[in-house]
Amino acid sequence: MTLSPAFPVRALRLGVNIDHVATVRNARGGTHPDPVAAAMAAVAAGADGITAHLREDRRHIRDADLARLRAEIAAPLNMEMAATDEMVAIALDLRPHACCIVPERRAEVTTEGGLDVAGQAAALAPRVRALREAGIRVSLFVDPDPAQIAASAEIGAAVVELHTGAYAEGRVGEYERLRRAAAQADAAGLEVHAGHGLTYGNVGPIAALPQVVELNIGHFLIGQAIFDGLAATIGRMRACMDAARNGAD
Ligand SMILES: CC(=O)[C@@H](O)[C@H](O)COP(=O)(O)O
Ligand SMILES: NCC(=O)COP(=O)(O)O
Repeated sequence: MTLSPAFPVRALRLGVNIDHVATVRNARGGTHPDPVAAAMAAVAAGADGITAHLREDRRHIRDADLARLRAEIAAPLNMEMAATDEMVAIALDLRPHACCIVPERRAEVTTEGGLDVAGQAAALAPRVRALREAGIRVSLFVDPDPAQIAASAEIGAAVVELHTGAYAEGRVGEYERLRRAAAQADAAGLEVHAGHGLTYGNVGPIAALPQVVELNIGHFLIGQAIFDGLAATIGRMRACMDAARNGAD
């Protein structure tokens, strides 16, 4: 896919989500594999940042993991979290580089949809403000829906992360929605990120969207690392992203 020559080619960052290293660790209740060691290996392999989702039920990442990530990893930390008082307090204490606010449903297997920013603007706005005032970059994880993008800009988010889950599942028309949403968000002054369900096979068209400057990828990378190792897996994902970004895909 070739980028429009009128649009400047922006750098595309890879944030590696290490949640599912913690999922495997927690299966035995011990300390191996260590998500912080995985984060270190990911950065050494070329990750531009680390993403970790502190779910309310602590099913994978735990509070102590975040504290260690903050203390031991030099790369920017993107803390994914629900918009609750508990999570905002943790973030204000931890001071990660960024917080990505996501919807959470206790019974879900994974994040099913985007945040309803338009419907919950009154509750979200003060939390976004508190995080911003602490110097934390606030991102909202939203579906590629014009009303959600507009509301994200209105309540003062710096970033939207477009939920690519429906695209990854092959839903018809979803790529076009993402394409339009990225352009709308960029025009509204929001930085544009994307993620969820991305793999070697589907990352190209998302990496080619010129407004997107960061992809957050986790489940596929950690799963594929079982076969190829984390460094080779991250290296190949980077190559897929770069090829698409530079029009060689
Ligand atoms: C919001 C998001 O997409 C990530 O947090 C990712 O989903 C992490 O994995 P789980 O959804 O399985 O917790
Ligand atoms: N915000 C998306 C993310 O961090 C990773 O999602 P996935 O690649 O684990 O589906």
